[in-house]
Amino acid sequence: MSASLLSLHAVSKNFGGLAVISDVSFDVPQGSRTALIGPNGAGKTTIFNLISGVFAPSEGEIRLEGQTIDALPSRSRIGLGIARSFQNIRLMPHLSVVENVMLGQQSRAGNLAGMLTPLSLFGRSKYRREAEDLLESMGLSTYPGEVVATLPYGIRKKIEVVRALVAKPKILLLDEPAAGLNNTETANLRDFLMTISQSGVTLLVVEHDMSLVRSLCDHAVVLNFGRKIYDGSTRTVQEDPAVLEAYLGTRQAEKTRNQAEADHVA
Ligand SMILES: Nc1ncnc2c1ncn2[C@@H]1O[C@H](COP(=O)(O)OP(=O)(O)OP(=O)(O)O)[C@@H](O)[C@H]1O
Repeated sequence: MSASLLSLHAVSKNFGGLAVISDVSFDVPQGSRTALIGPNGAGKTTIFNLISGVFAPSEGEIRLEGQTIDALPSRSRIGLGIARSFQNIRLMPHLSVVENVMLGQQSRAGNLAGMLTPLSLFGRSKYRREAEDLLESMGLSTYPGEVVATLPYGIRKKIEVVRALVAKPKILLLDEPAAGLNNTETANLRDFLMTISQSGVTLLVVEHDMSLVRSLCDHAVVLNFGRKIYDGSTRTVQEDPAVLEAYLGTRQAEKTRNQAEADHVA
């Protein structure tokens, strides 16, 4: 496996007396498409919040390219190459596609005013050109001037991802990118994410749709009740006894295993 881009070392997070993440360690290999999965409440979003700097770990350490990032604010982490796109689309519906993508440039422009001033003074600023070029390179050039609210949900999801890409991330954290999409839109999004991966961006994806996880991701980390229960290939994740038990409960997991063995014998 290739070198680790991002790594968690014995990370724990407590809220009050409640241990939400307990002693979790894993590597996200450079160039990988890693899935972070687990039942509801397992701690996936909390891990994203720890990586992106919303919270600090109670214990342990998070490293990007070997450097500890725990003391850095979110903005500095974006500058270092960690970008995030959220489960619920947080686009500005009444702005155009290009303007929404330009909002993702804030971290590089210094502040919002610094980015919007050249926009209003010169119309087609450097930031606008970059946003347009990025949209075109991602196959979304027919949408730049359109108001986001008028676009299909599947397209809006892609624009959300493109907005995260303007920061030129090394790693992109995607929180349930396929939520609310139909099968065709999900397949389309998968190809889109694959293109982003092939451009050299490492992906860390929280996703409940296991067929998307299997077809997109090469590596999976599974959490249950804030603990890591699996770390390996996506090919074998759904056969793992601990994973089956976490998702289905012990009795159902046994039944599924027995059925799989019976099918194997037959
Ligand atoms: N700020 C907080 N304060 C207290 N408890 C929290 C906080 N954030 C999350 N939790 C708790 O931590 C646990 C893990 O939540 P988290 O949202 O990380 O899970 P998840 O795996 O992302 O779940 P889902 O798949 O439902 O989105 C839950 O029990 C949740 O209630």
